[in-house]
Amino acid sequence: MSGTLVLVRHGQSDWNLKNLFTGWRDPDLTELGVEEAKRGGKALADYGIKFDIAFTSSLVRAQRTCQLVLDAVGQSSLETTRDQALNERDYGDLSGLNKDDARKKWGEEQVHIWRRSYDVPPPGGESLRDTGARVWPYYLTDILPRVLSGEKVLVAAHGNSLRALVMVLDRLTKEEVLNLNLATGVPMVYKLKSDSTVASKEVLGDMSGAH
Ligand SMILES: O=C(O)[C@H](O)COP(=O)(O)O
Repeated sequence: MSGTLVLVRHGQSDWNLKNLFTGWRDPDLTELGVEEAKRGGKALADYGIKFDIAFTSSLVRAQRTCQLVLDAVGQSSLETTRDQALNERDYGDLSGLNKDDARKKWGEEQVHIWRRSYDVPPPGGESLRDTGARVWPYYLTDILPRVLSGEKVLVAAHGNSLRALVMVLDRLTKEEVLNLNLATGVPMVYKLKSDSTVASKEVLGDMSGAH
């Protein structure tokens, strides 16, 4: 058995609440988002984990979530690395548009393909594969070695940068990843084997409402 990798999607952001495509734009958490991050942190405190290092993106909603989780587990000053490799997928021309307006303009099916498919990018933005092309190397060079050395590692990031990681960890196909939705503030605890495959996965909360 090797180390532990905990993935958590940031709590609800102001633009999640307004139902806007966000991508690399940088809104803060809402009050509910703060609560969700605290709840996720409390679940990890109850689980009894102490982290060795935390990773987050260059965007404030993930950074605040990371800090709220660390506060909840009593590790407010833990070493934290920020990198834009973990940023949300770039939503390109959709950034700032209302998701329901986009469905009216381009149709439900097309918007679902842009949001959830593996390799169809939104106009001017990144597909999940493009997002993975920056998330996966960063995971291999900066995150995985820490886990394989037996450490407990927190990653607080975004819906689609984490979908790229979960796709690999859970060995999902391009078809299966279409149905992968991650809830805000719900920690996923992976224990990895020394060959970097998954020994166990526990979800500390309810993923069923994710969309
Ligand atoms: O960037 C965004 O709009 C959200 O963080 C994720 O959006 P999605 O669930 O539409 O991919």
